[in-house]
Amino acid sequence: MLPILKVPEGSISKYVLVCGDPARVLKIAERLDDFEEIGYNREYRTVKGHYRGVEVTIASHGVGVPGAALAFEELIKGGAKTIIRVGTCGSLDPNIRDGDLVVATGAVREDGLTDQLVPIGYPAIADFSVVRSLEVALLGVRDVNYKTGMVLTLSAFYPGVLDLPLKLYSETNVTAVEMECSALFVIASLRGIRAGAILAVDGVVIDYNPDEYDPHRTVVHKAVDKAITAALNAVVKMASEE
Ligand SMILES: O=P(O)(O)O[C@H]1O[C@H](CO)[C@@H](O)[C@H]1O
Ligand SMILES: O=c1cc[nH]c(=O)[nH]1
Repeated sequence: MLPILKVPEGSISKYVLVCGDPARVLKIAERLDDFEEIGYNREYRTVKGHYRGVEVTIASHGVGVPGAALAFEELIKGGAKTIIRVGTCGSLDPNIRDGDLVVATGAVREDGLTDQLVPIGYPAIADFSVVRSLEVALLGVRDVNYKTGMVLTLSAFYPGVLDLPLKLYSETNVTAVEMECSALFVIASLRGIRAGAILAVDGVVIDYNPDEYDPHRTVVHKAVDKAITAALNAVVKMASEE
């Protein structure tokens, strides 16, 4: 038994979609041809099913890198070979707005965890074939505006007495901020599996005002739906290329 996910060893599919929110796991699972819940411990809900004949596991990792890293490690231990994060993000690019999507090529490691795993010079990069498959899948999604680029993974969400470095990374052409991709990309690279991410924008946060954060709007739900469609179709494409 994997102790944090509380699922049997060897029960994880080769293809895995992950997200922060356990409720989103069900939202994704409802798109599958069939599914069953195989575990639900803490914030970690895990279901397994099939999409167009490809076995896929959907799992939640909660908010923030330390908890998510546990999930990524156990998913890999359990059999994952390709992990795609289907998440939300704040835009750091004035041209990428609420309801748009971001495909991550890599992540800035402002996460406070991965420097305890490997020196900071080690890059947090998405797998090229996952990025390419997501982009190809997006060609089949209607009414979508997306950008492929770097994201910032930050552990702080609400600022303290220090400012969050959002303007700084916006000025270095980082496209969006979120809270788990760097750990996913570093751990995937260390363990020799593929990873990528597709993220729905829930606000432009260059001049960050956390009081304006509202991921519960229709425009965000619609973008998450598009991200799910692209991620599932990317899985089918990658499986067909094996
Ligand atoms: O929508 P998810 O996948 O949770 O992703 C984003 O949303 C959470 C913040 O509210 C963080 O987990 C961040 O990375
Ligand atoms: O980390 C996150 C996730 C979504 N939106 C944000 O502004 N930040």
